[in-house]
Amino acid sequence: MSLPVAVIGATGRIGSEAVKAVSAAADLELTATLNRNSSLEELKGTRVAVELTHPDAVMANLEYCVRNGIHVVTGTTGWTEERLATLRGWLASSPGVGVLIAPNFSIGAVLSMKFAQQAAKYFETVEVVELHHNNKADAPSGTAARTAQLIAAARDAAGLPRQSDPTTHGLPGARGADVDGVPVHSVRLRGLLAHQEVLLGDTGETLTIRHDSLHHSCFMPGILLGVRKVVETPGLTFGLEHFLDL
Ligand SMILES: NC(=O)C1=CN([C@@H]2O[C@H](COP(=O)(O)OP(=O)(O)OC[C@H]3O[C@@H](n4cnc5c(N)ncnc54)[C@H](OP(=O)(O)O)[C@@H]3O)[C@@H](O)[C@H]2O)C=CC1
Ligand SMILES: O=C(O)C1=N[C@H](C(=O)O)C[C@H](O)C1
Repeated sequence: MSLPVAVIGATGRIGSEAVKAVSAAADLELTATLNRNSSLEELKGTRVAVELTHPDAVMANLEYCVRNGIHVVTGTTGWTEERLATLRGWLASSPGVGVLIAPNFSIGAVLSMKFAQQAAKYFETVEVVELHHNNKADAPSGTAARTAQLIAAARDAAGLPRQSDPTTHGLPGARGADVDGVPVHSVRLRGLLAHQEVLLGDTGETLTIRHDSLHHSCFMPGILLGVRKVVETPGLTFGLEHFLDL
C-alpha cells in the first residue's frame, strides 16, 4: 500500500520539484498540493506533509500537522531555539508523530557540513561564505547557520578558544554575521541557486570545503528518504544526517 504524502508550498521553487518527485515514487501517493491560499483542511487523509514554504508560514503549518497526527518533513528555514522549543511542546502532546527538520536535503551539502565539523579542530581560523539566488528571504542560510554551529561545537569540544578578530576599523557587516563565534558571509546573486564555502586557515595552509547545488533536483533524494523514515521516527529529528549512514 502506498504512503499518502502532501506537499505544502507546492508552487515554489523546491516545492514544485517535490511534487514531481513524490508523484514519480511508486511507493508514495500524492494526496494534496497546497500553496499560500490553500486550507490546511486539504491535508485530510495525508500521513506525511512535505513542508517547503517560508519562515513566516512554517510554524502554523507544523502546529496543524502535529496536532492532527500528520508526520512532517520540512526544509523551511528560520529555526531558532525558541521555535524548536515550541515545536517540542506540540510533539510532547502527540507522541506518535515524527518531524524531520533538514537545513539541507542535498547529500553533498550534508557531507560538506560533516567534513567541516571534522576539520574544525585542526585550524585556528574558520569562516563560512554562503551564496544564494537573489529571492531568498533569510540570511544567513539555514545550512550556513547549522554549519557554523557544528564548527563552533567541534572547536569547543576540542578546547579551542573563540577566534579573535583584530578589526578595529570597519563598516557594519563587513565581517559578516557572528554565529556562535564563526563569521558567516551571505551573498545574494541572480543566476545562483545554493552554494557554500567553508574556509579554514592555519599557519602556511588553507582548506576550502565547497558545495554547489546546481538544480533543485539535488534535494529530492533527501526529501524522499526523509518521508520514508519519518513515519517510523517519532519526535523531532534535526538534520538529514540522522537518517544517513555517515
Ligand atoms: N532544506 C533544503 O534543502 C532546502 C530548503 N529550502 C527552503 O525552502 C523554503 C522555500 O524555498 P523556495 O521554494 O525557494 O521558496 P518559494 O518562494 O519559491 O516558494 C514558497 C512556497 O511557499 C508558499 N508560501 C509562501 N508564503 C506562504 C505562507 N505565508 N503561507 C503558506 N504558503 C506560503 C508559496 O505559495 P505561493 O506560490 O502561493 O506564494 C510557495 O508555494 C525556504 O525557506 C528555503 O530556504 C529551499 C531549498 C532547499
Ligand atoms: O533558499 C534556498 O534556496 C535554500 N535554502 C536552504 C538554506 O537556507 O540553507 C537550503 C539550500 O541552501 C537552498
